Amino acid sequence: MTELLTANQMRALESAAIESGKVTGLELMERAGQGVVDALCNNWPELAETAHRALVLCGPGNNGGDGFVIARLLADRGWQVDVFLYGKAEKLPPDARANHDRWIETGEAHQWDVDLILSGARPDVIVDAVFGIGLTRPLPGEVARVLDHHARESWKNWMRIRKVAVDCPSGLNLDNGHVPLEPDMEAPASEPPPGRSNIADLTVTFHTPKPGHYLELGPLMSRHLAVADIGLRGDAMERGIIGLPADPERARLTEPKHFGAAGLTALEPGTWPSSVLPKRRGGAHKYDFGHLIVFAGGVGRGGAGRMAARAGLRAGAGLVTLVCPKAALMENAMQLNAVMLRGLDDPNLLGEVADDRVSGFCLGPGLGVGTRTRALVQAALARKAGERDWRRPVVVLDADALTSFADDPETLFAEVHERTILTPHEGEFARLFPDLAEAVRGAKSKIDVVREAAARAGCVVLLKGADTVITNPEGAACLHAAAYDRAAPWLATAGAGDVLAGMIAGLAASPVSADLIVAAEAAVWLHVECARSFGPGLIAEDLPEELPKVLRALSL
Ligand SMILES: NC(=O)C1=CN([C@@H]2O[C@H](COP(=O)(O)OP(=O)(O)OC[C@H]3O[C@@H](n4cnc5c(N)ncnc54)[C@H](O)[C@@H]3O)[C@@H](O)[C@H]2O)[C@@H](O)CC1
Ligand SMILES: [K+]
Repeated sequence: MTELLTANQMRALESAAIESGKVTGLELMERAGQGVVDALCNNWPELAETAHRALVLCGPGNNGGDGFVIARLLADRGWQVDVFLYGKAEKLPPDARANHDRWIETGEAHQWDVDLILSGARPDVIVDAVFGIGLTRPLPGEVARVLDHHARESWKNWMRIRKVAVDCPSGLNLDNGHVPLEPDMEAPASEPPPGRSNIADLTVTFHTPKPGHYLELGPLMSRHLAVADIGLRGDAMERGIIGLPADPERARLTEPKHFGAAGLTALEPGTWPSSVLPKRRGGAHKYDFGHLIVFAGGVGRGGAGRMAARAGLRAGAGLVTLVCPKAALMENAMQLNAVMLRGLDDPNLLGEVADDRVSGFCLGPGLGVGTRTRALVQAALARKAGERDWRRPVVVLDADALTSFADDPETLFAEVHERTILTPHEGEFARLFPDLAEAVRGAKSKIDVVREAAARAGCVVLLKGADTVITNPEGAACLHAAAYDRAAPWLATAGAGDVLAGMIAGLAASPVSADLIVAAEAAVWLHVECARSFGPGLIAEDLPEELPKVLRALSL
C-alpha cells in the first residue's frame, strides 16, 4: 500500500467500513490490538517464546482502547501486565470502554500516577497507547514525564526495556510529523521539551502509514515502523498506485510497492520504477531519449553544472550539452567528454546553441544569482514544443535559478508552464514562498504547503529534504522519505542537490518520459538508491557513477 492517509481520511475510511455493516468498531480495535502483539512478537521473537512483563499505558480515547486489548492478549499469553489509565474510565469512548471493562474482569487499571508508574516492577515492554490520531493539544506534562526517553532510566537494566508505540509515539501529530508544544515550551531549554523525546523502539500503525510517520520528527520518534492490516483493504479503493499519475486528494509514498501485491519487489522488470524509465527498449536513436541542455556558471564555477550534466546523461538523456559563458569554455572542455559543450554569452541567442530537438533544460546549479540567470530561465521557459516531442521542453529550475527570482517570484510564476519543475531546498523555498516557509508554517504539514506552492506557481514543485515532497498544481502529492531502512545520511553532502536536478532533467527530457511528477518521483528514489548503494564516504560526484549499478539491479 502506498497511500498515506491523514487522520481525517483514516477516520472516514473506518466509519465507512463500520457503517457498511461489514465490521464493527470493536472488531477493528481487536484487530488493531492483535496487530500490535503480532508485530511485537515478529520483531523480537524471544518475546513470543516465553512470558514477560508489560507496562501498558492507556489514554482517554480509542488509542487507549487498543491498549486494553493488548493488555488482555498479552495476559492471555501468560505475561504479567501492569495497566495505567490516563483519564477516567467512565469517559472512555464506547469501544475503548468495552475493552476496559473486559480487562478489569481479570486485571487492574490503575489511575495515572507518574511516581507509581516509574517505581513499579521493571517491564520488558512498555506499550504506549496514550494518544494516537486524536491528539489535538500538546502532550500533558505528566504523560510526557512517563513517556520521555530517559524515564526508563528509573529502572535497573533499563537498556533492555523495549517501547512499542500504538499507531504513533504519543505526542507526534500523524498529519504533519510535528510535536505540538505549549507556547512557553518553544524556547530552547537545557533539556529536550516534553513530548519530543518520546522515542519508540517499534511503532505499529494500522491499515496504511500516515504522513507524520515520514515527515519531520516522525522517523526519529517512530524508529521502526510496522503496518498492521486491520481488514480494511478490501474496502479501500486503491488510489495511490505508484507509476501512475498521483491522486489529487491522497498523498502517496514513493516506494516500489503496489497495493495488494506485497510480493512484488523493485527488482522485477515492468514494476516501478523500471516501468517509468524511458531507456528500456531496443532499436532506439539517441534523440529518442531527448537532448538536455544544462547551463553552467562562469569561470571557476562550473562544477555544479558539470555534475548535473553528467547525472542527466547517466539518468538516460540521449544527449547532454553543457552551455557556459564563452570565457569558461576552456576549463569545462578540460573536464568533459561524453557531455557536449557550447559557449553562450547573450541569453537572447539561446537558439544558436539549442535547436528544436532540445527537449529539456536544467538551470540553477552554480549558475550565479542575477539578471543573466533570470534571462536564461525566461528564454528556456519561452521555448515551444520541438521537432521530436509534442510537449514543450521540460525545464528544471534549481538553486540560483530560483534565488534569482527571490525579489519577484510572481514574474517566475507567470512564465512557468506544466512541464516546469522547481526543486528548492527549504532555504530557496522560503525565498519564493515566504508565507509558507518552515519558520511560519505552523501546524500545516510539509505536504500541504508544497501543494499550496505548486498551485500558486502553476507547475510541479519538489521540496528537498530527508522527507522530499513533490506536488503538482492539481494537488497530487508524493512523499519520498530517506528514512527507516532507506536512510542515507551521507547524502547530506555538497552538490547532491545539483545531481538530483540533473537526474530529474535527464529522465524527464525524453520524449517518451512519464508525467513530470512521476519522472521526478523516480529520480528522487534513484538518487537515494545511489547513495545507499555507494554507502558512507559518498561525495556528490559518486552519485551519477553509481547509477548504472542501481539500474542494472532493476533488470533494465
Ligand atoms: N474504530 C476506530 O476508530 C479505531 C481506532 N483505532 C485507534 O484509535 C485511535 C484514535 O482514537 P481517538 O480518535 O479516540 O483518539 P486518541 O485515542 O488518539 O485520543 C483522543 C482522546 O484524547 C483526548 N485528547 C487529545 N489531546 C489531548 C491532550 N493534549 N491532553 C489530554 N487529552 C487529549 C481527546 O479529548 C480524546 O479523549 C487511533 O490512533 C488508533 O490507535 C484502532 O483501534 C483501529 C480502530
Ligand atoms: K500512542
